[in-house]
Amino acid sequence: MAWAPEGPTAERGPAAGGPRVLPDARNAVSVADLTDLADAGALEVLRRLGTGPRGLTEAEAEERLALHGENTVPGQRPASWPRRFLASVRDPFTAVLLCLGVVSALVASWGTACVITVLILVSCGLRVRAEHRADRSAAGLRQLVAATATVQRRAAAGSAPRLRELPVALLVPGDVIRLGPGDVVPADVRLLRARHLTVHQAVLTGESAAATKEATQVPLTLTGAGDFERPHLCFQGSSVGSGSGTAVVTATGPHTRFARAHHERGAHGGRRVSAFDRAVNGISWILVRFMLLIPPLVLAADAAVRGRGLATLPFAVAVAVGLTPEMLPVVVATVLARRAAVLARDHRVIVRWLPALHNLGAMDVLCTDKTGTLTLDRPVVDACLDPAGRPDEEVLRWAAVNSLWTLQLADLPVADALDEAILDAAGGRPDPPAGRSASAAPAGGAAGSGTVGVRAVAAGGRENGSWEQQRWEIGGWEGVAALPFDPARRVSTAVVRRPGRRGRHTLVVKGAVEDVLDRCTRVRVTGGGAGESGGTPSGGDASCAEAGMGSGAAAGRAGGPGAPAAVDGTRPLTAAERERLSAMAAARAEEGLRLLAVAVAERPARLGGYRTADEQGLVLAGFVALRDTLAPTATAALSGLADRGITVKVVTGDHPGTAARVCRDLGLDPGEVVGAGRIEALDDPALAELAMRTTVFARCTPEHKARIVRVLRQAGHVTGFLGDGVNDLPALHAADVGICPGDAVDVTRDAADTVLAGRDLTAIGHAVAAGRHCTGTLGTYLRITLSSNFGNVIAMLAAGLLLPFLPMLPAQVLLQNLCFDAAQLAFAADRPAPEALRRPAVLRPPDFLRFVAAFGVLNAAADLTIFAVLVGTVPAVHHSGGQVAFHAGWFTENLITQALVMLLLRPGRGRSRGTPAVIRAAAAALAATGVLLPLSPLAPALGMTALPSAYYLLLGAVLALYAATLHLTVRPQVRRPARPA
Ligand SMILES: Nc1ncnc2c1ncn2[C@@H]1O[C@H](COP(=O)(O)OP(=O)(O)OP(=O)(O)O)[C@@H](O)[C@H]1O
Repeated sequence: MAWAPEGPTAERGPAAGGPRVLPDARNAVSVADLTDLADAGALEVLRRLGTGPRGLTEAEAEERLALHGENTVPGQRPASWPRRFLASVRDPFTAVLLCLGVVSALVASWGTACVITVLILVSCGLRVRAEHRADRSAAGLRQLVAATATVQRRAAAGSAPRLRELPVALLVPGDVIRLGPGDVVPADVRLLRARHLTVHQAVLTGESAAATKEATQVPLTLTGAGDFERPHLCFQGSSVGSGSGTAVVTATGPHTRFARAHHERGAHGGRRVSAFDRAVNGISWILVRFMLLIPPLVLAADAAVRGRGLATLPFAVAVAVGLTPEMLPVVVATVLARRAAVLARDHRVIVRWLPALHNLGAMDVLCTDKTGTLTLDRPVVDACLDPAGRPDEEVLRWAAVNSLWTLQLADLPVADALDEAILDAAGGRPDPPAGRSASAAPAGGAAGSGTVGVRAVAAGGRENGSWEQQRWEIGGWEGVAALPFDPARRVSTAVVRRPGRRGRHTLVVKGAVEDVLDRCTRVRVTGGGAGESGGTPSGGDASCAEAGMGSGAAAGRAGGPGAPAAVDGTRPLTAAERERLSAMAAARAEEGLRLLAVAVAERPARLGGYRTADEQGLVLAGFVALRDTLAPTATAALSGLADRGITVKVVTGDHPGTAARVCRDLGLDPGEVVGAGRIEALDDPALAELAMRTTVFARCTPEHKARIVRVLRQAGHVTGFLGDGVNDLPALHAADVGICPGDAVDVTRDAADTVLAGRDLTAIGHAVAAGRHCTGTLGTYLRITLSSNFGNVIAMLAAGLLLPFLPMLPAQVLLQNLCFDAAQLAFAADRPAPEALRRPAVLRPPDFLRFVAAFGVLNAAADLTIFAVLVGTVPAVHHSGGQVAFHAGWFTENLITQALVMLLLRPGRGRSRGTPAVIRAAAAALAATGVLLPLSPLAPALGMTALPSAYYLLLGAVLALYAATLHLTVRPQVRRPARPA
């Protein structure tokens, strides 16, 4: 250990303390100094960074912040406008438009080339603006749930260090920070002190196994080892799996490894794709192929039928362009940003990655952990039992010894809720009033009957997030070492010794019943039960009673004020006894209690560190039962999700009995609970099949949780995961959409796409509805645009072949396309049908394209009827004057049919589904443009003219027929609720 902090006090406070000072070069460390610190010893690093073990003063930190800038990853800053513009041009449709524009320019069709350029500029400009706004709102939302770091700073040079929770952006080189389970490493750091610290560096190395880190003073020279393998260095972006550490920040902002890797990969490297994006990509590539096919097809057909040559190319290009849904990215960005803002404002749900809304909308299975999500994770000790099942305070005493010393020695910034509850119960609260409720009163008299050997001298640490201030005194015990809890091992161990009693160490282990029993060979005997007095947990040279466990004399020596029960000794843990104990634990679990087993062992004192392999040959001391409270909104949330067609699965590390009981209490039928053993025995397809039939998985390790999510996804389910702890991290990463409560640990919040800022679980239902809303709206936009465009393309291809002249000039085709696109922007404000919100919203390319094709044919039929009407009503259609009128007529008809389609192909009915005013206005404006443009002074420039009034009468009749046909044939399909996913 390099140093011991001088008892820093903790506070959570605003980002900046004291007045802002200008940078002073004397105190500031330059970036160049930070580059070669990897191999320096801890003291050398501190010296070169101009800091010390007590951390920087606030003034020094201010200066450094001004010098080095904020600790943010450059690639995660909003992209510049030109960069965004270039990115939008890379979109497949835009790329095809560009190609078609170049082709038009090559054949000197300048009009077409100009209109295509305008189209590209308008759609990219609008897209950039919409995406900029969406990113800004997403960044604002992310800020609301941004991670903080525990930093040690001093008010002035002579003051004592204080622990502060600061936004990670304000960290500077030289800051001394604390790391604990669930923390994201906020910058590149050099460890000064570490206790059983493991970090996950997958984000940097791709390696999923946790790496052990140690504060080696003189770094080991690992030949060939990269920096990531050096035990004394931790890097920004990695996450703390277990243990704790104190470290000095060596690099921030653009100088961290993470920032550099991010830069090398490019801002969009490794970007995730949502379910909606996948579907749209599928549709897009079919359309792009179609677009590329149209010009050669038109040219070939025209050459064969009409004998025309390259002169038709601009028209062919315009027809191909007409197929493009240019405004899709604009509408997507606007819809997502708008919904995310509404969710944040009305339901306190923060969507950190906007496309996650699509996944929320498509989600049909939600896996959730139990503790901290369905329950509040504020357990209280309910009972303490000896192995015979009798109330026994002594067990609480040992559990508290374990909790206290694992917290103290592992230097955890925040206590685990179970440890907190145990320390609370053992902390000497006043006797409870008679008749208090079972949940508050420990059945064994454990919590309320005075101290049981653990005494709180000064409380207050828990409120400000640190146990540093909390000075607990354990009657006579001193901590030697700790192996903190980890969710794969499911136990925690404190090694303690009694002052003055040299040569002996006592291991105190607590954890999940099965896991502790697996490590026990003997059982403690209390209250006159027959036992082999002096039975030893290991080595046969010391007994439990000798260790102080339960013997009145021992407790007296220890100075603990409790009144321990008598212990007669220990006896071997037979198979029958193990079964009895497991059944006893299961019975308690079925009451909804969380049960921890507590065991001890005496060992000869040793100098070297303790390892998990030492957690063997223990004596079972008894059980501590804790009662957790159900989250008040959990029942409503679960039934709301079921109503929305989402299957909920509980995937927990807890006991099967506890999990099943919690489900029953929440109105969820647990069915047969599947345990870890069965999960491990099955291959992926079998597990997927079982997972679909199972509601509750218990005793899951973090990897089991992730595997269940993965197999469900592989089986075709859009799977979400709701979790709050470090043990949920792999599953959150594996899920299509990760959700966590606002008070989840940093690393979980960082991994989740959606954060429930409040504790209201029913907000998940609102988030799902918002996702379905987005997908529904965008599906409507796509269906209308593509159907209409496809119909026009067929009609134009047919007319092109049937007529001796072009049915529309290329510029007119493109102008019509531009008008339709502009009107379609109104869909960003659409409301989907209520029935679309009841089922997972999934865009299925085959269904979608089938609809587009069928409707396209109907639309083309209407166009061709008008074409016949025009041939009949426009005089001298075979002369140029007649052709101008023909073009105008078809332009008018096209825009009016598109306006009709905007209104009639929207799903839903009834008053509540009235078309939003903005869509009605856009449709009306589109129709008006179609009618008025040929009558306006612009008409000659656009190659159009006014039409005979007879045409308008016939047009009205054809459109009425078209609307009626749409109403009767296509609209029922549109109204039909989506098939369940
Ligand atoms: N601090 C701790 N010390 C010792 N044992 C613990 C501690 N915390 C949890 N356990 C034991 O390990 C088991 C698994 O814990 P884990 O944190 O993986 O899941 P959980 O909190 O029970 O449930 P969930 O997965 O729903 O969050 C717990 O059921 C409990 O028996």
